[in-house]
Amino acid sequence: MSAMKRPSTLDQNSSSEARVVQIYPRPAQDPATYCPLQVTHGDTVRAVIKNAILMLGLDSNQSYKLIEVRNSNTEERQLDYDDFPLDLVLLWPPETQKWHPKTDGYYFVLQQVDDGNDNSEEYNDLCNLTDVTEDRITDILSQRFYKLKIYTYTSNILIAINPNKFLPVYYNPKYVKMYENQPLGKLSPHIFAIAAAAFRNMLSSQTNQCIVISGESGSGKTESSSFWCIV
Ligand SMILES: Nc1ncnc2c1ncn2[C@@H]1O[C@H](COP(=O)(O)OP(=O)(O)OP(=O)(O)O)[C@@H](O)[C@H]1O
Repeated sequence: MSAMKRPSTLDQNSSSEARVVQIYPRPAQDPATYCPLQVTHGDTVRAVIKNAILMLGLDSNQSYKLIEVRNSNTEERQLDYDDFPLDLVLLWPPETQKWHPKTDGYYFVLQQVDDGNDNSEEYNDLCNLTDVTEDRITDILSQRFYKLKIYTYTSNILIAINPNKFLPVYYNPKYVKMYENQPLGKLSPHIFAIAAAAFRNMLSSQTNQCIVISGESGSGKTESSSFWCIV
């Protein structure tokens, strides 16, 4: 979806309508990193991206896209390069138009676009990593997370990252069917695959099965257990 294009008859440089927008880079070492940028009516997404790259000191050889976030992550949409960010800001609630840190739920994300070296598919099992370092593991997990791939294997262990929003496609009943009778690791990592494997082992070995689920408070243990009930 693209924002409404501004008719050329309007005053495109009206500084009275300027707003300061907060732009958060993604991925970022520190989630609190952002740059404030003044945008006027004439500023396109392309121009805003260019300025944000400069201000944030990012690699200008990479490609980026601008994403509008509304309501604290529940609504994200990628903007076209010819869109006018100010038009969107003026549609936000008045109290969020002037100064809108991430905590207020209305902001922009500068998302780095894959440069063709994306390893997120190859590394759906971290056992495939040749250089196992903490940095490499978090890098792969964050690459996958930003593509909404919240599940990753480490052999028969499933790492799940809490998306903090419902991802309907993941828990569609069709997925349950798809993972039935499939060996663990054949399809993309998924919580249903773990349940299906445990079920199969129970039938073949005629013994009780146990799935250990661990993580810090709020990481999604209860939610994950409820998804198993679907299976
Ligand atoms: N897979 C998921 N999809 C969507 N939302 C999720 C998912 N996992 C967790 N959440 C969100 O995170 C919140 C916290 O998750 P959950 O209650 O499962 O954590 P927990 O690990 O059981 O925490 P605690 O140990 O404190 O009981 C949930 O209420 C839900 O909003």
